[in-house]
Formats: sequence, structure tokens, C-alpha cells
Amino acid sequence: MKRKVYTLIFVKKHNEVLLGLKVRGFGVGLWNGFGGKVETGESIHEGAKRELKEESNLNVNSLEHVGIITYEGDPCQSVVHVFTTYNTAGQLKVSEEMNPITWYKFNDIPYQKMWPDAKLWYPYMLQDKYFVAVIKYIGAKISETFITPCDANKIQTVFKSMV
Ligand SMILES: CNc1ncnc2c1ncn2[C@@H]1O[C@H](COP(=O)(O)OP(=O)(O)OP(=O)(O)O)[C@@H](O)[C@H]1O
Repeated sequence: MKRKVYTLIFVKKHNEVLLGLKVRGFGVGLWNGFGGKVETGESIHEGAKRELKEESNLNVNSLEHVGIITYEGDPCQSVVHVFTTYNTAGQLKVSEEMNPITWYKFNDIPYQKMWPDAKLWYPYMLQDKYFVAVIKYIGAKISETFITPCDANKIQTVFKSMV
């Protein structure tokens, strides 16, 4: 079975993270990082940079790969590669996909208006701790989870085996 491959990028500064409210498509009405499907012919990093630009107008040189989330069951079977960055260039702008775009303090993340799995792995992402997660959904509800911290070398090995 071929899984859809997605990227999810979190722009961070000090104790704040940039989130956008999804105004169309998958996860509409929920706050999320920036990202989308990796397209044929582009690398996962290229896809991540393109989506960040399309959705927020921000440019980024280097992204840190901090997590891999595998989603089982509904709403779809997918792999999401999670990246963070502290370094962006350009003027932040809302887009047709994300509006508004807001800095949220780490202790004020709107988990009640996000995918239900977010609160399980954001603590890792916010602390730049590498992690691997498997989340199984039945309909809109989580039925099983497995989340573990992972050292940076191991996650790179897993990542390379997937690309
Ligand atoms: C189920 N639990 C989940 N929790 C948090 N985030 C999730 C997620 N499942 C998918 N995601 C992210 O949601 C975005 C969808 O993007 P989506 O709009 O479908 O992709 P893309 O921009 O390519 O679509 P267009 O076809 O161009 O509209 C993308 O960032 C992807 O990483």
C-alpha cells in the first residue's frame, strides 16, 4: 500500500510557534503548521519549502527534520514529515489556505481547535525532541497511538529509508 506523503513545517522563535487556520481542504477550520502533499519529482525537503512559501510567503534555507508521523485508518493513510525552523526570510502573508496566521505561545496552543493527535506529539516538536509516532484513527476519533522519542541519527536512518 502506497501512503500519501505530507510535510508539516513549524516556524518557531523563543517560546512561540507560528500556526495558521486552515481555510480550505483537509483539516479546514483547524489550526496547524504549514504543509501539504509532496509532489512527484520533488524531494520531501523541497516540498516542505514550497508549501511554506505557498501558504505563508516565508522563505527558508534550512529545515530540521524532527518527526515522522504515520497515520493509519481514516481519514487517510499517510506519512507526515515534521520540520522546524527558527530562520525564515520574507514578509509573512496570509494565503488562500491559511488565514489568519498567528504566533502562539507554547503554553497557549489552541489544542481544542486542532487535530486531536496534536497534543500528543507537539510537546516533542516544541522542545525540538526527535520523535516517531503512529496514530490510528477510526472516523474522527483516535483509536490507538504509539509515540516515542528517537535519537537524531535513528530518525535520519528511518527518513533515508523512506526517500
Ligand atoms: C490526521 N492528523 C493530522 N494532524 C495534523 N496535520 C495533519 C494531519 N494529517 C495531515 N496533516 C497535515 O495537513 C495538511 C494537509 O494538506 P493539504 O491541504 O491536504 O495538502 P495540499 O496543500 O498539498 O493540498 P492541495 O491539494 O494543494 O489543496 C498537511 O500540512 C499535512 O501535513
